[in-house]
Amino acid sequence: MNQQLVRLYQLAQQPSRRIIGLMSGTSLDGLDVALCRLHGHGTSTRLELEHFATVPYDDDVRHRIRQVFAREQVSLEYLTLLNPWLGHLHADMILQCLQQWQVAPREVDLIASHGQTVYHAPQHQHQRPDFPLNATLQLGDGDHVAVRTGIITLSDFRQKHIAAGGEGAPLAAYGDYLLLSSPHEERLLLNLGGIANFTYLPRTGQDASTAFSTDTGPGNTLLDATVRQHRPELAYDEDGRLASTGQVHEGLLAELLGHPFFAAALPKTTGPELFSPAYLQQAQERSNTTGLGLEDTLATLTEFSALGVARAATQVFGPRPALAVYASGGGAHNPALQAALRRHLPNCRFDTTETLGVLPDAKEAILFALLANEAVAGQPVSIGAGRQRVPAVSMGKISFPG
Ligand SMILES: Nc1ncnc2c1ncn2[C@@H]1O[C@H](COP(=O)(O)OP(=O)(O)OP(=O)(O)O)[C@@H](O)[C@H]1O
Ligand SMILES: CC(=O)N[C@H]1[C@@H]2OC[C@@H](O2)[C@@H](O)[C@@H]1O[C@H](C)C(=O)O
Repeated sequence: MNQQLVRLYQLAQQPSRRIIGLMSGTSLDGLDVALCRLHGHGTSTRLELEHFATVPYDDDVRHRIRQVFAREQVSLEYLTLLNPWLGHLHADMILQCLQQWQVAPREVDLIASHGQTVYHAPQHQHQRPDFPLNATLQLGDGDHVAVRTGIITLSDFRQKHIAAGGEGAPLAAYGDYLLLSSPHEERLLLNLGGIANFTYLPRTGQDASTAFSTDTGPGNTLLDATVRQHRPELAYDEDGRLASTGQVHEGLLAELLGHPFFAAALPKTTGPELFSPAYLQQAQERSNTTGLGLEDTLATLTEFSALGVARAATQVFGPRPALAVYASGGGAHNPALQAALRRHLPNCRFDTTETLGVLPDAKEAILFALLANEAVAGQPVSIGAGRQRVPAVSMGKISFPG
């Protein structure tokens, strides 16, 4: 019998596993690496975060990814070359972290590698009748990660979700439910990354099929793109300082909110393919605001992101929902965005996932460690079973190092 299968079989039976979760999101800021110890599986999972780091992408890496990122037309050769290259890069970043943490690769049981999303195309977005399917593409092939690190790697988590009727995202609900649902309160876990999304968690013990996650629209993606365009020396508007000195332009805001995405049923997904600088440009042309200053544009975009979240919450929970909201992702560090959210959801109580014992910047990487743990040791995660576009499946493809 293949000894790698024997190893995997043994891993599945261990009371706990040491799993590295990886996430590199739409902001292209770097690779999040979370070394986790997971005890048990399913609703009895207990997770300890042993180490966490974001290994920054340098300008060269960002430049290479941007050659294909969210673009309709790219060089097929470039895309083919980028796939193993990113696998190597991510593997080297993991090895660098392990060295810093003084952990030998053989002491790690599994890697859960999300890969780099380069294109996300749910059907409602691509609208091509010749391809009646949802689709998404993550690069950084798992075989390359496995061979270079010597660690069994699970990757490409999103394809199974699509195959089983989902949009390939958001996958957060599955891990959020296992880790963060509470017997005492209903929760909304709000992730403010490049794209914003939230997970609704009923109380533990209540019907898990009502849990789900949905994208709500842009989080930071348009803010970052606008800052880069006007002030190339800045990566983002630190602490929302520029946005907080600007005024919201109601005409531009109305144009930004006019897209049918905001009225579509939940759960739904999106990406920078739709919420791109071109989307902003068109909204500016329609509202005669192409000359609007940087600060006012950022104030309006901050309002836009917050209203996307508020509208989705209102769609599910009715007007003025009263929920316990726990934020994560880079936007949780942006006071201007937080203030706008509080204004639009005045009856909600806001906090970050740190209060629940989960480092906000590490949450998405942890999520993939949880998914890998379920794929190896658990059952298909029964979250959302019965709800449209939230299939109850296990996710992740297995790559052996040898
Ligand atoms: N102090 C801060 N002030 C304002 N914004 C911040 C701050 N820190 C981080 N951010 C924002 O958070 C972004 C990074 O967020 P994050 O790492 O959650 O994104 P991501 O994981 O790439 O996105 P996604 O979840 O869509 O995949 C930055 O690009 C910036 O816009
Ligand atoms: C296709 C893709 O990579 N989507 C990401 C992105 O970043 C945030 C939002 O858009 C979310 O849908 C998803 O990631 C998280 C981890 C998810 O699947 O839950």
